Amino acid sequence: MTSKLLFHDVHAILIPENISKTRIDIMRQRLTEKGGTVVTSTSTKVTHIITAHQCLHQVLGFLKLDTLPPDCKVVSPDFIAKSIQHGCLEHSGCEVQFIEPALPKKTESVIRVLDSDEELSEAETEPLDDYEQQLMESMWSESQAATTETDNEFENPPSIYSEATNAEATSNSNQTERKKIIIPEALLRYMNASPNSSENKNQHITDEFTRLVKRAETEGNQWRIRSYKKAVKIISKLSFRIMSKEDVKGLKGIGKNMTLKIEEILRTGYSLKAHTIPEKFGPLEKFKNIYGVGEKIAEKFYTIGYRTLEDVKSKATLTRDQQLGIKYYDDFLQRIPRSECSKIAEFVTKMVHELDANLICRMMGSYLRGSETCGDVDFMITDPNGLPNEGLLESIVLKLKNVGFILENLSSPASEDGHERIWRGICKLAGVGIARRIDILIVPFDELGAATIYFTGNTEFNRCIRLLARKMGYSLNQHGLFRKGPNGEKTLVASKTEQEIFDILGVPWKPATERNI
Ligand SMILES: Nc1ccn([C@H]2C[C@H](O)[C@@H](COP(=O)(O)OP(=O)(O)OP(=O)(O)O)O2)c(=O)n1
Ligand SMILES: [Mn+2]
Repeated sequence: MTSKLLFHDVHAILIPENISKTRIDIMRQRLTEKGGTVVTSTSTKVTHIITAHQCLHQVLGFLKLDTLPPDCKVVSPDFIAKSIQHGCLEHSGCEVQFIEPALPKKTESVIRVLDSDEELSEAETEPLDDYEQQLMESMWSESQAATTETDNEFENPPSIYSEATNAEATSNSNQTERKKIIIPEALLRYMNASPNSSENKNQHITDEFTRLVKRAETEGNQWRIRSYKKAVKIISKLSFRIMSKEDVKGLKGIGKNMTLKIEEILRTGYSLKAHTIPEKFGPLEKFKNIYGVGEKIAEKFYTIGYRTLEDVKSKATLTRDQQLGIKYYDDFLQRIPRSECSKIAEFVTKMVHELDANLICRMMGSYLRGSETCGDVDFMITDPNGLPNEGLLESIVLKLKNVGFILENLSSPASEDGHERIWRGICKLAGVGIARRIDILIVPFDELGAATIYFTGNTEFNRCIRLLARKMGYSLNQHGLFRKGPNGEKTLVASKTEQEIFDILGVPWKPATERNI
């Protein structure tokens, strides 16, 4: 009697998308030589589906099914190697945790581009600029290419992209303009987040790419920054460990240059470029850590010839904010422990309630999102009885100054209608030796929902949701969600609650702690 081969009971469908042909060939060979059967149709018995996808839609789309075959396990390409290694069918750690459930209900003809990490220009009411347009088009063509470039025995596997396009082409055949609503990839992750889907099997590569992002940031090269960031996202989500450049062949978002870098990292363990940081990196970082000094001014200081903080302090003409930035330089470098933020919140709330007990006070920003440490304090106040009275912010600041909590004013942005709504400054809690940055925001009760979305963040979440709004013909800011008319006029659609804004955009509401995307 001969014993059964390892894969004797395995009837597997190999989904070749996002897996190199070489790897597929090897997998097929290993599977069959150890008794397994590769099946190409779901009409016969299927025990395993082997796929690099982490999205149920894509798997079902490929199989042309509505639901998975019964008693069938969906596993990552690692399954074969790990089973061979362990001498038994190794399901644990290989079963795919899907990261994508249903399409948002309220949006019509939505086409999802999974690798869109497009960033929104700050002027969200502007039409797409050339760069954004180009990016959109390249993403569109990449996703199209990715669906047609399948060098395998399966004929024309459908995907969510081609399906959506076809559906529109047939239902709307005399309309040449396709309606494309692209949900930014990071927002998709928020919409579909599954808690255990985030193990990065290629940390050694993404670490180097993250260094390359930093390096590109010092060069100010937006294209590179975005390409490397995109590569980090794609690679960190792969369900297999990259062993050779063949493994990333045909992977959308990983072009020739990225492949070369991956190859170098695989060969040498690191990317030389990532470790040759330009000389100006150090001084620029130092300058940008001064409150009130951004990328441009830091660059200007460097060009003038400044190299140290001392140079800036003694030679540069500084604004008042920058002078305070120098004065509190070391303090501002230190993040605020959550426990201190809680004490600040309690203290400021008490002071505000001494002025008007009806006011609603809330900590926003990273604190609300649950961070253990925060860069600053974002404190929001709203009056449930309507518009806050004009002098409110001033009285609050004055009171906080008089008790010695507020140390300095910084310049604050003027609000469009002349009512000051954001106050920026520096504070220090009694008993704590470190000065902290604080923003106090007064928000009209009618705008509470929009303001809450904005000041909750994170910044990436805001970028994505504003971009989505824009693609759907709206514009979203801290005052509300507006419908854009043909002549650029804006009509308020929703602002009172987060829920109504999320509903219109077809994005599920989730608590702040899930918005760290
Ligand atoms: N360019 C910006 C700056 C801020 N915000 C929003 C999202 C942020 O979450 C919130 C608060 O801004 P902070 O700069 O205080 O950022 P966080 O509170 O998120 O992080 P930190 O801990 O660094 O303060 O305002 C934004 O949408 N776009
Ligand atoms: Mn903050």
